[in-house]
Amino acid sequence: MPLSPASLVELRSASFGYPGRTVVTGVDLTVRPGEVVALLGPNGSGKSTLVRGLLGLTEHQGGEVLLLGTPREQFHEHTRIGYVPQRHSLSAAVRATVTEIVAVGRLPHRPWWRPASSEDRDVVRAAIAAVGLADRADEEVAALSGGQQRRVLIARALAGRPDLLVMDEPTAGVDQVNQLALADVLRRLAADGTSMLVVTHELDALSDVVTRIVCMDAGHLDFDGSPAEYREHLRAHGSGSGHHHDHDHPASSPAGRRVLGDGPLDPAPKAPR
Ligand SMILES: Nc1ncnc2c1ncn2[C@@H]1O[C@H](COP(=O)(O)OP(=O)(O)OP(=O)(O)O)[C@@H](O)[C@H]1O
Repeated sequence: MPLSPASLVELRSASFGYPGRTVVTGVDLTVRPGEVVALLGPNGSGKSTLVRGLLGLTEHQGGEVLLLGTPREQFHEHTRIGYVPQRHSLSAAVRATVTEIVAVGRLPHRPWWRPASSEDRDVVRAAIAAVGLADRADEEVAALSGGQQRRVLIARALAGRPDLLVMDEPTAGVDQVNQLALADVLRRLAADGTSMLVVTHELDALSDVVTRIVCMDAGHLDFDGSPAEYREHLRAHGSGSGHHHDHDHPASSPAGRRVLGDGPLDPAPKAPR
């Protein structure tokens, strides 16, 4: 078992984007073991570009990216960072059971010719249980709802036994019952000590899980602190200034417009900086 690194992700003045276009600039961010970091920000501010960038899925255009202490270009232990992409569900054409899909998460852990060991099977079973789908393990994924499929994808990432789970809006686009179920899953994972970086618009649902909040606006980070500091930050800026990072999805939060149960959070137009 590798030693636990001091940081899971370390970005120093990092920039990411697409060919001919820089979207995220000069980001400094460290995610440490045990942290559950929520990444907030308006639509198009660059959240997905950032998380995909640290995974090597968008262009790294400047600064440094360290994963578990290793520069990203030299980092090859890809299963140590699990990724659940945005708005991803499984195609209706996929004819596979929950267990079969989740077992895919174990594949990088063994040579292709070696059959699954009993340990592999135990890890898969535990991952399915962790997302609350133990009773659906033998069902075809096509029979599950979108929110349940999202949980299957989280389980697939967990089956890789990652040091860090990166999730891009895990609760978006699913109904409220499934949002609550997903929040429960994240709560359980956090209680088990799983480190997470979660892009979200539904901070309310995760308020008791998150240990740190990072806000992105127009491609740069403009807040990084504890939930208590975030509340203070919102108070200091006041809802009147529109310094509210979630205003693009006012209706998507099941608990209305509160954030962390305590903020003056009626969305208002964004103030010029
Ligand atoms: N493949 C791409 N090629 C070029 N530009 C892109 C590409 N994907 C995204 N962008 C642009 O990058 C900017 C940031 O998008 P990104 O998806 O990172 O924002 P976001 O904060 O995750 O938004 P959302 O909350 O809507 O998911 C947007 O202007 C978007 O148009």
